[in-house]
Amino acid sequence: MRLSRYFMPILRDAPKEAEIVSHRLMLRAGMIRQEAAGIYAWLPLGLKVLNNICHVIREEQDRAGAIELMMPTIQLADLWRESGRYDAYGKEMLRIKDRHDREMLYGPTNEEMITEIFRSSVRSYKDLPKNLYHIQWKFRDEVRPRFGVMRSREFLMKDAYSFDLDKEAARTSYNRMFTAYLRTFARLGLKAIPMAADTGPIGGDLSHEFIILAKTGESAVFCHEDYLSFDTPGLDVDFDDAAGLQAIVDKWTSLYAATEEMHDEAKFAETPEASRLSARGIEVGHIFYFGTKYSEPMGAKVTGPDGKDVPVHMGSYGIGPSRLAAAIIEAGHDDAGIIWPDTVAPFKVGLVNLKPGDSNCDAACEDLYAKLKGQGIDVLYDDTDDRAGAKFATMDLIGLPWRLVVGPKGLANGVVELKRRGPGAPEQLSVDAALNALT
Ligand SMILES: Nc1ncnc2c1ncn2[C@@H]1O[C@H](COS(=O)(=O)NC(=O)[C@@H](N)CS)[C@@H](O)[C@H]1O
Repeated sequence: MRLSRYFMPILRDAPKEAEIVSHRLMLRAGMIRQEAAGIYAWLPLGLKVLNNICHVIREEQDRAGAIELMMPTIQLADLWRESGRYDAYGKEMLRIKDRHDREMLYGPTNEEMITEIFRSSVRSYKDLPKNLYHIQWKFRDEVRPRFGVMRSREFLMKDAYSFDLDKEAARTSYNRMFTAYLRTFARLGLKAIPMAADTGPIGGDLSHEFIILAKTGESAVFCHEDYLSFDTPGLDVDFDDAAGLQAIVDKWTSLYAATEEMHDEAKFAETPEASRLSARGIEVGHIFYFGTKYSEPMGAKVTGPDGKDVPVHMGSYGIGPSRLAAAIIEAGHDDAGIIWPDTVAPFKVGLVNLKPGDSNCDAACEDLYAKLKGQGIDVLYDDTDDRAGAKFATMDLIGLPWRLVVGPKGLANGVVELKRRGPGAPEQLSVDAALNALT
């Protein structure tokens, strides 16, 4: 993409209302723009990051056997009356009426709707287990949206829902998602720790939040620091091996870890003092087992092997892709700006022409741009006539993994400059060596 043709409204200074670093940097990098309290437009650079995050989430959900569909954002109030949550949900629910005065709502979550979809067609235990998911916008009328997209009112969520014949089978579905979450957050360059959590309005009696440690995290968390050095499950994990999955979950819940709601000082004291970690955390995922809480009142049942009808056992599994865009910045930035993991970066290379209009520089940049694109590498080519300092500052701010600089002096010596984002000095390389380093 040529920067002269792109749309990336960089801000020199962050608006004063931006309290945390990810909010400041996302505004300054032209990733998002607030349209109303807690409601954001995702500008091109931000949308590329969001799509990259969703790509990783999708791959790991599919690997774990979940099947993607897409449910609407607008739901009928009557559906929520079936589960009894319509009134219970409270002020966070955005309630609306259509032209026929029908009571509707902007979905804050989809347990009722997915249960309705399931019950409309699944009748036999032979069709189980099932895990259906979508990645869809949600609305929760947070009383105090803040920290940019970290706690917004309209936000993107991956929400998956599992259906099983009984609690034991549902536990395996839960463990599949638990394992998929460990892999997902590791691929996003994050150290996420599963913590026993409160189940809140979703319900149930088994729940874990996946927390990443960050100075600006909203919640206080307490855990054994060994979690930070645990290896996450590899590509060889067998999602059909119930015992193996349980062993992974047992390992990842073997040491103390709790959010402030669940924290037990006495229990924490059993952890050797040198290993006790108290920190701030950001909840990037939350999974629940809630049995027949929705299937019972909504009549989602299957005929079991004994010929008797039983309500299915369910769980739901959420990840916040839009929150993750901010959380990844909280976990990876420096004074110059964002440092994206390669899996999430909006472009892999920032190509900087120090002297647009100079025939050698233009020719070298066009050649590099064409060759990198030809190798499927996403390049942002700064072909503008901004000053060199401003160009470098922009590339650091938006956090691309590589910066490739072409200038007249370097070319005269047969070299271009290649730098990895983060600490470390730039290298002077031949064009071919630079291409090899990037492909
Ligand atoms: N206001 C918000 N802004 C941004 N992300 C949010 C917000 N509220 C929740 N999330 C994200 O959405 C994830 C799931 O939300 S949740 O309430 O915990 N879980 C559910 O809604 C269940 N239905 C899971 S399918 C959270 O872990 C968080 O990452």
